[in-house]
Amino acid sequence: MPASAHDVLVIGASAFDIKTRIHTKPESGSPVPGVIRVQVGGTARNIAENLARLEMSVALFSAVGAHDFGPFLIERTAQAGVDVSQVLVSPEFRTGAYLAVLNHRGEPEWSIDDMGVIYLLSPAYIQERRAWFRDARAVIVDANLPPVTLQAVAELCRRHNIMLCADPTSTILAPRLLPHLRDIWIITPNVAEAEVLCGHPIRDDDEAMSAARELVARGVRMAVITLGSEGLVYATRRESGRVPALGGDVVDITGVGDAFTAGLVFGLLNDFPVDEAVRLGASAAALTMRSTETVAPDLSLEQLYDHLVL
Ligand SMILES: Nc1ncnc2c1ncn2[C@@H]1O[C@H](COP(=O)(O)OP(=O)(O)OP(=O)(O)O)[C@@H](O)[C@H]1O
Ligand SMILES: O=c1[nH]cc([C@@H]2O[C@H](CO)[C@@H](O)[C@H]2O)c(=O)[nH]1
Repeated sequence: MPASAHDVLVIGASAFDIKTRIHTKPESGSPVPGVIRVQVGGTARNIAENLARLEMSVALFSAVGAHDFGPFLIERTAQAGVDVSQVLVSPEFRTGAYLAVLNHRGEPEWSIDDMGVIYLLSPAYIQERRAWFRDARAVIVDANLPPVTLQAVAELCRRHNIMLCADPTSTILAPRLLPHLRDIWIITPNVAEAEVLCGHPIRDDDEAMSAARELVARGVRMAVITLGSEGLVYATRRESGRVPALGGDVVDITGVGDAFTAGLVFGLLNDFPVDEAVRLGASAAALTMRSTETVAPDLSLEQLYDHLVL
């Protein structure tokens, strides 16, 4: 299979997000009025779209169903500038989906994932595309990937000495990253995911900082623990720091973590110092929380720099 040279390969889920907002809780099976939005999502796909909007050359390795919203999802992703040529389109599987009920602060009260199609991304799928890894400067995975596939990606990144960035995606999926901490260069858990990774509670900023350092001691080169409206803490082998969240109205929090990861990787690949790369991530996250969409449609380099607070 001929490979194309891209700066970044993003490997993991594509999904459609069904987000609902209700003003009164349903008491019985009867419907209550609310707002229902169907949008493009999936952690890896979101990160790839954010990176393309930041003018990075990026390819998505993912899988969708053929007979539902899958082809639409791929088309929208391609329109944003992502190379989608390697996305599998399966006639047998449903496209991944994420259903969230958001509260008045735009945060999920509860959510459901249906990501079975991801099992098509087997180690064989990765091996067939190993030539794509040769020219990549960074590979980003989400933890939707099956454990054996994460293993195959980690091995290829180690062999080619490629920056491997991992998004833990959810508390249920985060433990899949534990066997690979030594191969992961950058990990970006939120507090709940960091608690699962570290195996103990994180009660305040200081404990979050200790947890970031703990992840570095266990093998990652950089750990960023995002703290929602409190911002984030980060640690590398040489430095550590805290960055406050940027202000602004929160419309919908979905996808802020994915935007953060994209902004951070963009910064590091463009040789920004660690502290500034982290702030670029926070800037991308702030732009995203102001949009009803999972990926801010107006994200651009200009917007990113405009919102950057140094
Ligand atoms: N309510 C908020 N107000 C301001 N900034 C926020 C808020 N929530 C998140 N952010 C920004 O987004 C970053 C990532 O947020 P968070 O810790 O919620 O990630 P996450 O849980 O991975 O997100 P998601 O899973 O919804 O994509 C934070 O470090 C902060 O910069
Ligand atoms: O298990 C999963 N839940 C949610 C997501 C995605 O997270 C995104 C928000 O960060 C959202 O787009 C959803 O599809 C996923 O990829 N896997």
